[in-house]
Amino acid sequence: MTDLPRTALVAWRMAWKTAAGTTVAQVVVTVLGAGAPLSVAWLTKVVFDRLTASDDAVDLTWPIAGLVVATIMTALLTQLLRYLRAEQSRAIGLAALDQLYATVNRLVGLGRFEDPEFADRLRFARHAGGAGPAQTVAVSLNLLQQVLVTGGFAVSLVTVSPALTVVVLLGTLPAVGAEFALARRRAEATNKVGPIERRELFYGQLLSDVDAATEVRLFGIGSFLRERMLRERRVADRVDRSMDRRTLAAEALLTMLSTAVAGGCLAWVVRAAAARTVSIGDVAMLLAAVTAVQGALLGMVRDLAGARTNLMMFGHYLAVVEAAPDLPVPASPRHVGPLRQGIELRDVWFRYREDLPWVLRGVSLTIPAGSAVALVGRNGAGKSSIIKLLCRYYDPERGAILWDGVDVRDLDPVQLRARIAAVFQDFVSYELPAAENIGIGAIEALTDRPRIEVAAREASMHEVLQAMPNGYDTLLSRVFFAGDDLDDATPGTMLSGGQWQRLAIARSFMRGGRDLLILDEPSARLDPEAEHEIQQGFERLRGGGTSLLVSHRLGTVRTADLIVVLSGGTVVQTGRHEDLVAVPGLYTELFSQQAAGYRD
Ligand SMILES: Nc1ncnc2c1ncn2[C@@H]1O[C@H](COP(=O)(O)OP(=O)(O)OP(=O)(O)O)[C@@H](O)[C@H]1O
Repeated sequence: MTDLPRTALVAWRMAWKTAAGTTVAQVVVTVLGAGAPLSVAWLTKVVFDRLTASDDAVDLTWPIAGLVVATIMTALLTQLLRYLRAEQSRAIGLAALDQLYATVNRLVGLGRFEDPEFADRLRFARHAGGAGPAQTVAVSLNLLQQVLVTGGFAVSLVTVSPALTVVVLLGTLPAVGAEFALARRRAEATNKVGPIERRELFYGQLLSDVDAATEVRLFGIGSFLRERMLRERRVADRVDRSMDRRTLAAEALLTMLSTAVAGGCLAWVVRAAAARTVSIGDVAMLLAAVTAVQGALLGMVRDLAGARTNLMMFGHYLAVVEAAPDLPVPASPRHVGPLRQGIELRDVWFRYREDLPWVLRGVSLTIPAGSAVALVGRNGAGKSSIIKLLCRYYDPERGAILWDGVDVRDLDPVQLRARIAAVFQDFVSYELPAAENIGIGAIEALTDRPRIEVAAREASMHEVLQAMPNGYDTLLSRVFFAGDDLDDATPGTMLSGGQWQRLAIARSFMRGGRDLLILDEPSARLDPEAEHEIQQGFERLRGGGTSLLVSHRLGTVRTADLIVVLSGGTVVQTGRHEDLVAVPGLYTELFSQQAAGYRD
């Protein structure tokens, strides 16, 4: 991210749009806050000058009262500014989080989720999206305050000694260069540490994840994973330590320089006071001014340097929310009508990335409307990849996928997916109540309990769910408590692997009446009885419609209207079961091996 001024402008615009009130309030408090230390310094000078100007009793009521008010104001304004900043940060944080995940939700495909650079950006963006604009406003206003304080004190200093004013201002110049150099290195270090910390997080999560706990313990790999996690931490710490040392050395040098300048000024003013060329009040003013100007100038440089880092982080947020669509979606997509003729893969070539091997090599096949088609083949043959292309999670590199003759790239993916019901091989077990776990299959029916119960019955899950402590409202989780209320610590309940799969199937039953039913290994974890029951459920769900089944259990594909055999990303055989077993080939080979397994 190099365009920092534009990033800063966007950050300000976002702050203004989301929290105009608190932004204005911060400007007012900042300006008032700049006046407070100036008032304290001037009033102190007045007190000293009056005390030394006359031997008679002097009336210091007003200067002292002024000092008290200015001191109280300084403290109050600091607290108020802190509150306003936090308030603004909360408002922007919420809006940024909303925008960030709205953008992530708009991603049509899966490619970005598999991109490590995107994962890193997303991690930075989650933090920087909210913090960036709030910090930019804070830094800008800090700068304004420091300019006002520096300007005010510089004018005061000039009244004592113009030469000293120049010395004090020039004395801070080395700090400017040093802080900027440090900021650039800090940003580089943060970018370097990002992927390392993501790996550390991954090992940490594995070590504490309930699903991984069984294997981690059985294989005794806890120490191995912990060591890997610590190795990543050590690398990240090395980068951080080197940065901290640089900062320490630079800061130490700069502190010595500013102390030398302040000491020189003090020596000069004390001698001048002894020679009566300046007043005692001037001594007090100069001491306050030197400290304030140095502090403000150094603060300004640090703020600017910090702002650079913040803006670079905020740049990650902008890169995510302003990124071009991951897959092209036409501005006026064609309407996705009910499937009438069928779906055709026409000479489809596909690979997940350009540097990876082809996964599909010129696949051509037709899924006629109303037919039950099965995809079979060895592991890695490309079956699930075809399914992902049909749902348009990726686009083929060559060739096309046609829905009733229309390229799916010309359709709205949301409309296309609304026409599909699916049970995926790697289905999700949502840590939600059982009813919601099923209901989200058709989000508009999330609270339609009768429909959810019908779906559960079809998936042979009704009795299981009814018998749970809270019936369909039982939370299915091992990591969350059942109650929303913090005092209710009722633990959630868990299901078996096959029961989770049946729940995923029930979810697909919520999508009855869709044009295409996709089943990718839907019964891998089911017992034979459940598989038999659910098979009939699938037939009802299909209701004479179109289906595509992927299964290694060749018994379940025997009744398919068309079996497509894939090998190494190409179609090697097609036909009905009876035709395919009648000839030698991969299907007969796989079928015989499986049948032998049952016979022996
Ligand atoms: N997200 C991905 N990124 C990169 N390569 C992938 C990805 N998913 C799958 N592959 C590769 O694509 C090839 C085909 O995988 P696919 O999942 O389509 O096979 P499959 O026939 O469904 O296998 P299985 O029977 O094991 O489910 C495999 O070689 C796999 O390594």
